[in-house]
Amino acid sequence: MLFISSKSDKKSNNIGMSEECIENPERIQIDADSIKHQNQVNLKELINPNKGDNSALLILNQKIDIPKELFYKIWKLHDLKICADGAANRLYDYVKDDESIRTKYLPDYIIGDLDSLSEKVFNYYKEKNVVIIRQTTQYSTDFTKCVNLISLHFNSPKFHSLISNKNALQSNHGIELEEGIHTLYNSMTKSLVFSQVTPISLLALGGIGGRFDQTIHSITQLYTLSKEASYFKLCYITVTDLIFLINKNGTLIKYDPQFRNSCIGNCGLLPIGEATVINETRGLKWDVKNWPTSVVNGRVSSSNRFVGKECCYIDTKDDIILNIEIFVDKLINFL
Ligand SMILES: Nc1ncnc2c1ncn2[C@@H]1O[C@H](COP(=O)(O)OP(=O)(O)OP(=O)(O)O)[C@@H](O)[C@H]1O
Ligand SMILES: Cc1ncc(C[n+]2csc(CCO)c2C)c(N)n1
Repeated sequence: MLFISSKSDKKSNNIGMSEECIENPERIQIDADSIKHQNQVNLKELINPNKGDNSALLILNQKIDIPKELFYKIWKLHDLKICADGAANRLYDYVKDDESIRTKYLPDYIIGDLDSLSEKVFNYYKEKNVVIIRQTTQYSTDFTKCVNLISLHFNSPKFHSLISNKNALQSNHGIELEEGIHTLYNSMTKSLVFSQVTPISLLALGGIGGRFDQTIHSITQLYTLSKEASYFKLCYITVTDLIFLINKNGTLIKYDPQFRNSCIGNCGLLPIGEATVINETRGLKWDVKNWPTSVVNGRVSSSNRFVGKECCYIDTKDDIILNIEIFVDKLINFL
């Protein structure tokens, strides 16, 4: 019997390599053991962090729109919860069912210039002893203030001794008002050996969609953290997507087949930061080799999907952004 498994398209491209695109059947077996990969990502761990990691849920200032059951589960799965400024208003409004629920979902920190935090919400969380840190600088976003704070929380004894001084409560927890968090962070990083830092799984909610400059800023953070604080594993969750960075030189993406079948839809390999070449993919519906990709040239692998039964492999010349469609109503059954 003749069995045709794939359509294929081969041509020479302008980097002098023979590029290839093949169309795979809906499910194919990928032999993970035979692939030499530098990096590995387990899809479920983007939401349900590996117990060996430190973990943080970062809430940004947009209406929280994921289902309540999922939000509460994600909250429980993360060690640390941080609200960026006005995000505390969003949390306060979201957990409005009754007061006992609201007191159960107190963030560990609220930080920002505090221009968007309402007085009512400020007073509420202050009374509940949430650590609220004001940082007035207009040369960094509330997002980066949060990220520096998260790193200090997990890695700096000096930071902890500062904020545990109850006498300093009235004076911004002993943190210099303008950019104290950045100063502390910069001095900590001088002595931090990155390879010895426990990874931090950072799930961010609310950074994508809404205002476009904020969304692009969120994307810049994927690149910045990958370069400057690679112990962070940052992923954005929205009501439709997971969005994270795939490191260059080969990443194996693993998932449980049932999880893939129920919770995952399309995906896009997005060269947002720079044009690059997809050296090879294995386990996508449309697998490519030596495939130049560029936003400027209008050549992006969008509306693709995972067909590897348990994994797929992506090898790019430079870091690239991956979005994966998720079905939020189904996710809860797998966490
Ligand atoms: N519309 C939006 N879309 C995406 N992300 C947002 C949006 N609005 C706010 N954020 C995120 O939430 C964080 C806190 O937002 P907030 O509105 O309190 O501060 P801001 O003063 O507008 O932002 P920043 O001070 O960070 O520039 C921002 O730093 C940003 O990361
Ligand atoms: C070149 C340049 N562009 C924009 C801003 C403004 N800005 C950047 S982050 C931030 C904080 C927002 O709360 C503000 C106002 C700047 N400082 N420098």
